[in-house]
Amino acid sequence: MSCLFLFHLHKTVKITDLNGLEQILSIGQAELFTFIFENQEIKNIKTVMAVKGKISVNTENIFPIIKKFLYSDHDIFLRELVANAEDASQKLQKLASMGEFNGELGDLNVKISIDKEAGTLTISDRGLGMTAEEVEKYINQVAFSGATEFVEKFKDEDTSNIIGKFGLGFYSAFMVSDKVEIVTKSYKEGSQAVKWSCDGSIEFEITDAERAERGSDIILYVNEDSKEFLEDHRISEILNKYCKFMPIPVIFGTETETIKEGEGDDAKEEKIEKEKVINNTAPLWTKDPKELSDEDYRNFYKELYPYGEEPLFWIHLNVDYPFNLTGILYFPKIKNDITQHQNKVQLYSRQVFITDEVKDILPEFLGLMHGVIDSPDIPLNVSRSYLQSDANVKKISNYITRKVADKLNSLFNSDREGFEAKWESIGLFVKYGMMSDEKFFDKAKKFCLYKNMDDKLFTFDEYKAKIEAEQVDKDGNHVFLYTTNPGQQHTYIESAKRKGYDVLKFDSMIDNHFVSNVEQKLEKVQLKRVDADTVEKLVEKEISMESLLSEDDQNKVVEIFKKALGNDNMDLQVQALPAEEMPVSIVLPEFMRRMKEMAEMQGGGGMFGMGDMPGSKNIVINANNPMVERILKSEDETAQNTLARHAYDLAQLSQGLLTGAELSAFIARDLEIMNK
Ligand SMILES: Nc1ncnc2c1ncn2[C@@H]1O[C@H](COP(=O)(O)OP(=O)(O)OP(=O)(O)O)[C@@H](O)[C@H]1O
Repeated sequence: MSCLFLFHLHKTVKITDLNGLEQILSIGQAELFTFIFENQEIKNIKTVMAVKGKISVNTENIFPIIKKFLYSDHDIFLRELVANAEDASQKLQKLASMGEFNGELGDLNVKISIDKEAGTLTISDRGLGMTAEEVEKYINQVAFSGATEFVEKFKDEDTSNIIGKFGLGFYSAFMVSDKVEIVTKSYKEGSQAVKWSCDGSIEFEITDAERAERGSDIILYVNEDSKEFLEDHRISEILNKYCKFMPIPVIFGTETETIKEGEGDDAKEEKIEKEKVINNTAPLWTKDPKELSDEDYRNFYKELYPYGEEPLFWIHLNVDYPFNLTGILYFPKIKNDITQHQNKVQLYSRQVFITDEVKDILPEFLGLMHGVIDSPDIPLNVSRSYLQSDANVKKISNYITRKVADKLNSLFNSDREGFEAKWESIGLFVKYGMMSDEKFFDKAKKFCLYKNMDDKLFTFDEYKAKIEAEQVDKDGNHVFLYTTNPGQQHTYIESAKRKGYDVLKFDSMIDNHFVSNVEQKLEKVQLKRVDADTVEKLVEKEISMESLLSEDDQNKVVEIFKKALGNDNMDLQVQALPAEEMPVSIVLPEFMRRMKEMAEMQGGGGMFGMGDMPGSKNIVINANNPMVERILKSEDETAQNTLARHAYDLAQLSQGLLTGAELSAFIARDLEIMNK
């Protein structure tokens, strides 16, 4: 202000002080002043053909820093410039709708053109345009200070994290250009077209220019390192990534259209070249769900993922309070390899693509969904850690989680059969969600399904009721028995079934984690793999089975087995089990097995080779099996040893533990027994 005051006194303005000049021009007092530029007096600023100046006197040169971004997401410069052109077009539309612009709107569009010879890439629009004063204000001041702020804030950060998320604005053009020109003419009546030009130093030039129609051309003189941006395919690729759903048509290149004329023999086909619009200006998420059919949603999915399989279902999101968000989330057919499904949700801000890395915005399990989220309320200009704790982002993420749970719940309630048919894909997602989000857990508990060996699906409550009669232990716990591998655990499953127990299938890759997670959250429910104990102990009851062997005989049996197996330190137990159960079984106690699996998952076998730890594998001899009695009573020591060894190997076999030399010996022994 003091500076301007000085100018007023002397009635002289030096054209290095653009703020002062701007204020004088805006109050329409230019005639009262003498303007000095490079020590020469300029009579009337309004008739000056060329104004030269400095973008800002006090700012260090930001251009080298902008250029440094070249090595990260440099293609965003085009998004920024096309988005500006779209903005300028939409603003004019708005003015027209408010009656503040009465001229001919015509077809608003944004055109991208390449001139290889001149080495230029041009973005043209038919929007608002700018007067000289506006160029001065918006380009030299607003945009420049925005860019300076951006550079200041992020110059020491890893730019690959941020630049794709939000733009540096107009000045990102300098990432790929030696020189940038703006030729623009305002929509305001009687406006003079102007040309702004800047060669990447902090000096710019504004001159009068020729331009018949309102709007702006942004002309980039593409630099030596960025020649790729003069290639059609590269520009197509970038437009397709960032501008595919922008609201005003974006034209790039041409396409051939075949026009049919006449009927029958007179039919003629004519091929014409026409401008190619690369975007869908009214993507599905911007429309009213009431007006859309399933077919529309499926087609849009194809537009997003041309090679994807049909989605299972979708959710149309639409909120305007307390934050603004629209979008469509699709539920894909999820295969076991969930990594294939990550990073498929695209984030837009007012139809401008921002990123497909949404992991800071959506809870991880929702990242398995596909589709689009569009929200201007997601703050894009902040660092990742801040984003996660941002209140709006939290609200958005809670809202989406709730919507997804509600949708699943309504599908479950309205079409249980259809829901069950999709369960294989949905299940993985639901379990993932239940494990990672408490609120989702509470909702999903009602529709999470458990599949048993007969391939029937039950909710948690239904299943509890189903097993009520047989599978409640002496402490009142409902014991859910499960198998992780029906083929391998077949013997154990059969034992459980003989006992009248039901067995669940937990054979997807997520089930391992799900089992312990769900158990912690459910009261009075225990989950046990079928081979976690002998069938008599899987569900512990008050009354246990009676043993046919006296205590003395039991000790003798143990000694016989130790000898036959050549291992004195073996931990052998004798238990009374039904006669038809195996003579020997190997069980893997639930807790120890889970520990081992966890250790393996975290890499290697953990601190102690858990496989060999005492208690990780129990060998149980069935006191009531006739073969055990035969072994005990056998008078021929060799035959006794052979039988005991064989009974043990059968146990190993049913647990999938019989391999190598032991397996060969078992086969040889078996043949010998059969040949006797
Ligand atoms: N094609 C254009 N037509 C009319 N005005 C434009 C055009 N391009 C830029 N401008 C003006 O220049 C200003 C600065 O542009 P810039 O891209 O740097 O920032 P922004 O678009 O306001 O914000 P940001 O890009 O950071 O979201 C715009 O706000 C607009 O007023």
